[in-house]
Amino acid sequence: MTEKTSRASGEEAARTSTSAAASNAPVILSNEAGSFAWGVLAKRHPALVQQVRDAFPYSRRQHEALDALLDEITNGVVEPLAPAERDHERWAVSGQEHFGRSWYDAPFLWAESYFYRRLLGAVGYFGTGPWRGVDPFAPFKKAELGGDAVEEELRALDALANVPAEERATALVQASLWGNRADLGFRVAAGGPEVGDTAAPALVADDSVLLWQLLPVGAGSTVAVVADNAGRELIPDLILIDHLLEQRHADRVVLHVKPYPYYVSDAMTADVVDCLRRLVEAPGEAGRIGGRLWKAMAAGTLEVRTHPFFCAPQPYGEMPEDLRGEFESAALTILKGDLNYRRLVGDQLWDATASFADLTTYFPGAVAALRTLKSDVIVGLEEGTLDALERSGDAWRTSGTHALIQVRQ
Ligand SMILES: O=P(O)(O)OC[C@@]1(O)O[C@H](CO)[C@@H](O)[C@@H]1O
Repeated sequence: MTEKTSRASGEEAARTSTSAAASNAPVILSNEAGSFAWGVLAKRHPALVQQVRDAFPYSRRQHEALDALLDEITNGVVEPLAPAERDHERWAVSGQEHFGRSWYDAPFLWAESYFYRRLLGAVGYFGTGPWRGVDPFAPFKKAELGGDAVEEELRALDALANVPAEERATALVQASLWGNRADLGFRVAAGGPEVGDTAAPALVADDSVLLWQLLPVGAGSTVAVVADNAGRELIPDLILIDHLLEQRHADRVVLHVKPYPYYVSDAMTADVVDCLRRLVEAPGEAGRIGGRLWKAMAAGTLEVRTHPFFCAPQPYGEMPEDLRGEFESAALTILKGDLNYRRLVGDQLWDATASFADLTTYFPGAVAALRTLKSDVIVGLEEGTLDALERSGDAWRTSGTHALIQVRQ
């Protein structure tokens, strides 16, 4: 990675992304019965409509809108947003090839993203009425944050308080990484594994040494963290952020969150607040960490930001200039989770040994992906690792039992 390419201009980036799109790695669709993507549309989305419906005392109008959405995603074709919707134009452009056709024939990334937009529309999230801004996934997030697992994880921090910084750093990266497995969307469909009910977890790629090399103590860096899920993932992310600030691996951390509810458990500002409150109210080390983070928010050394592109159906290769600028000014951007990974390398069926560095050349500045494997997309594996995974006979790409830390400087 040369200095020139890591600082690629918008135009260069667009070219790189176009050439990636023009590669012969097929874009993932959902039209192959039995495939992972097909299962998400055929099973996970209808189950989610039902779960949301059951979680709120919705009005007749909302139930009718959910009925219509369910019918459309199971028997119908993709319908556009109503012209009065404020983001009608944006979706009209990205969806023009998909409207009037089967949901299953659209790119998986686009279809999922649009499904969440439509689900929010059905419950009046963007409307002018009383349900405006009511997060349909909030009950699920709240239950998780108040559960025993979080309690135990916070208590376990006391044991880490006095271990040497390097050991603590490794443990905190692992916690943030595996926190990604606790993804509520992932558990919607029957058959998704519960955290902790599978064989020993395994890292299929581990560039953590490089990650720490990019964050030397006292360099005065800004680190960008693009969050994924709230609750059991965001709590360890926040604890890692506290470590970066406390140990002076970063002078400032910008935490990027979603502008609206997405993929069930994705974090928004309200979820950051809930997690910080959960930490502050905890006893022991967790409470101390929460207190420091609360102050860091006030001091501006921790800043929460959002951008519409975080809920967009395109890969990061198509990110707008203002977001490029954000990432460009960071010493390192840490992208959490599976969806961010799909958007980073492209939601395509790549050769699993294709170079992670090559596919992320367009990204402005150094980038790290911390992700448990929950979809078909994977790159950057060593031949030997790939062989062993294939021989295992496990659904290693999609079951969340494996994880990776991949870094491009
Ligand atoms: O980004 P996350 O939270 O790690 O994962 C999102 C996810 O569960 O949603 C998709 C299915 O709906 C999958 O591609 C992916 O595994």
